[in-house]
Amino acid sequence: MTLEDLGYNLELENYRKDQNLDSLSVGRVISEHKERYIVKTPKKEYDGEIIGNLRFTARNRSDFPAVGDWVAISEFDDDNKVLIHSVFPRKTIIERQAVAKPGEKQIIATNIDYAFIVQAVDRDFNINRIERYLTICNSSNVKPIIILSKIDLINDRELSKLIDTVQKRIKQVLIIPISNESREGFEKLKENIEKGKTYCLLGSSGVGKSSLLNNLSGKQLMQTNTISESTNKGRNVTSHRQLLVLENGGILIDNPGMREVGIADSKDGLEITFGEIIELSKDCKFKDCTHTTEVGCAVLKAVESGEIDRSSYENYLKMEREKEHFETTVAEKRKKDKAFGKMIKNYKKSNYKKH
Ligand SMILES: Nc1nc2c(ncn2[C@@H]2O[C@H](COP(=O)(O)OP(=O)(O)OP(=O)(O)O)[C@@H](O)[C@H]2O)c(=O)[nH]1
Ligand SMILES: [Zn+2]
Repeated sequence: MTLEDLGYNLELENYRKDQNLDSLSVGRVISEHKERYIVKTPKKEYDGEIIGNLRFTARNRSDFPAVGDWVAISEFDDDNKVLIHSVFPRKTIIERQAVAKPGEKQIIATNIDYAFIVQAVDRDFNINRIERYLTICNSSNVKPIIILSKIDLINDRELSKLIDTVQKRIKQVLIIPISNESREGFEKLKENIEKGKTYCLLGSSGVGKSSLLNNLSGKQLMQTNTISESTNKGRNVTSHRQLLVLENGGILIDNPGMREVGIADSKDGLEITFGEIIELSKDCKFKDCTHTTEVGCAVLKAVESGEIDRSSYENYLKMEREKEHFETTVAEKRKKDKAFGKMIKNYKKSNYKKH
């Protein structure tokens, strides 16, 4: 194994030279838990600790290492320990609102090139959710690839209809349909995984992310993928590896925080209530219910009965508008394309009429 296998590249090496970090080694953070870091190098996996200076000069949490980071390290007293001296500049950052501290961002993972947005094609299929994850990708400069999972649950005709629907609304994003059961689609998926590039999985609970990970690695990683980590008190704890090198050379980041991105990522800290609304909306009479005036709207009913806080509900509607704003922003990038601009205008017009 080389550093390149972990995703290292010329840009990072140039930075290392510029910063005169030649006397230190380089590693990548593959796990983080309460300021304990596992740093991987071609040689081994180390138990990393940050040097005092890094701690004292840190302005906020973001200056601390995160999963995916490249760090300059020196070996510590015994073989398995290293000191982390500095964090290399991050190419991309996936972050969310810190749960405990509203308004503050919490880094989930860094230096991710591609995100697989996983969405199951069963009855939970939700194109808005794909767009929400797309928003995260766009705002963090991570390239999206849409994975439609569980295709064994529908027939070919239903699938091509679904793909059409997604592609019509979300243009220029690769869609790969797969089944973790039949393994259909895995050839195409593997073809699209580049050596030395870092990937992550985005998607709600139950869409098949763990199954996908296991299938990609060819191992039952989710059960067995633990590392022993010694704590300050000399106790050993096990934690999950959060960065994996796949067979065909891609690197995959999968940590607990990543699984919460997008679902709990609300500007107002009302994430739990939003989750409830999203859950409830599955019971609305109309699939395309806007939860504003419809008869048989489960959300409105819950607002009226007080089950859902009215202001939370209003915030949810705001989130929906945010999404529309995002669509418009994406559209603006293509302003030069007159035909497209015209289409958006019509879209807005028809939308305006609806309300
Ligand atoms: N039919 C079918 N079921 C699948 C497929 N992929 C996953 N499942 C099932 O869906 C359920 C959830 O799969 P997971 O892989 O645990 O989903 P996850 O996204 O990792 O869920 P979280 O760990 O909660 O985030 C399990 O019962 C899987 O067996 C698929 O392609 N087809
Ligand atoms: Zn509704």
